[in-house]
Amino acid sequence: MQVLYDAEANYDKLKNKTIAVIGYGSQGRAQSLNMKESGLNVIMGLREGGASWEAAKEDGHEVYTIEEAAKMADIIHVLIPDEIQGDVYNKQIKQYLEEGNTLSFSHGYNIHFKYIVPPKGVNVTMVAPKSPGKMVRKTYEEGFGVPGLICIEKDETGEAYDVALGMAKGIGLTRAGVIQTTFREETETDLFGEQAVLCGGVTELIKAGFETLVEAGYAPEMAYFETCHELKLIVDLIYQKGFKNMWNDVSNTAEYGGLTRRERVVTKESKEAMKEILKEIQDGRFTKEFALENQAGKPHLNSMRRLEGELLIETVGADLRKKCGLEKE
Ligand SMILES: NC(=O)C1=CN([C@@H]2O[C@H](COP(=O)(O)OP(=O)(O)OC[C@H]3O[C@@H](n4cnc5c(N)ncnc54)[C@H](OP(=O)(O)O)[C@@H]3O)[C@@H](O)[C@H]2O)C=CC1
Ligand SMILES: CC[C@](O)(C(C)=O)C(=O)O
Ligand SMILES: [Mg+2]
Ligand SMILES: [Mg+2]
Repeated sequence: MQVLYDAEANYDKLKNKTIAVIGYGSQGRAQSLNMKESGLNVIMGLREGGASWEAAKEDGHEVYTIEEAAKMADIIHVLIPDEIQGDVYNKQIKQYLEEGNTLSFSHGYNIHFKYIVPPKGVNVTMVAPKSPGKMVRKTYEEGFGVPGLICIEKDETGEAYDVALGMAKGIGLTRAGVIQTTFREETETDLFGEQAVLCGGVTELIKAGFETLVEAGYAPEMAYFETCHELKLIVDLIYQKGFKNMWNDVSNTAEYGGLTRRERVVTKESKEAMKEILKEIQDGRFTKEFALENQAGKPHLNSMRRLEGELLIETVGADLRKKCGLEKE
């Protein structure tokens, strides 16, 4: 598989184009600031009265309403929450799209599951950082970047690939490596990754480890250092040098114990569950469930958020992070 780096990307097809970034949250802030500092013509499309409006102005952006920005731009890059994109697109963007414009996303959810159906004559592209927004910005400021994906759903002008790759370069993604894929693949793998491994899987693993130690009588602070804080330090080794070098850096005791015990923790049943989770994503069951949850006003998500905030690991962790200056009050 070809991985694209800075040398393969340029800004030629973006020079005379205006990019309207819709949304100034996790990805919107990071991507718009990176693209602007890379020399691209970026404006913001935001809702008046929201917190983002003032924040974007303070960061030096030209800020317009979503409708104004959509009208002015050649490229409309939609970076608001997935569950509201369809509604905002239908009410505030669709009518301003012109032939030759590009509608761009950082996740394929709404295009792949057809909550958004763009008109003929409009390119449909994706530039998806494989990273939380904060790290998109931080790594860019450090002179590096995070990896990403680009996808071309519709190329009506013959320029869609160059536009998407140029944006990826502007965001800093080609510094770390960019892969071209499809909206379907990005959507399914991204949803799977965040549910089974990156967000869902990891928090459950940490929680189970923490609770096992606390229930056995060990101090919660010690359990936190062992099962949560040190996880980042171990993952950093894997991130930098792979499994083999991580095993090399930890003790032989850890290596032997880890290799002989890990399949008792993440079992064959866990892998079967992962396969079932992937199926629910592929056949649209997850998307339907999430749509119903949103229509009902997110009751289940809100109650899970409350319960998550009440976990002992959260209160102990917040206290420890504050004491050592990791988390500001
Ligand atoms: N979070 C991440 O790190 C990643 C996200 N993505 C994708 O990027 C996209 C954006 O996600 P993310 O950055 O998390 O989004 P956020 O939740 O951070 O988006 C917040 C922004 O959306 C605006 N917004 C919220 N509701 C509305 C509304 N009804 N009308 C207009 N504006 C609204 C907010 O404005 P206000 O301040 O006015 O409320 C704010 O500017 C999604 O497609 C997501 O899947 C992809 C990779 C990683
Ligand atoms: C892992 C979660 C993510 O997919 C991301 C940061 O890449 C998201 O949707 O936020
Ligand atoms: Mg992701
Ligand atoms: Mg995601």
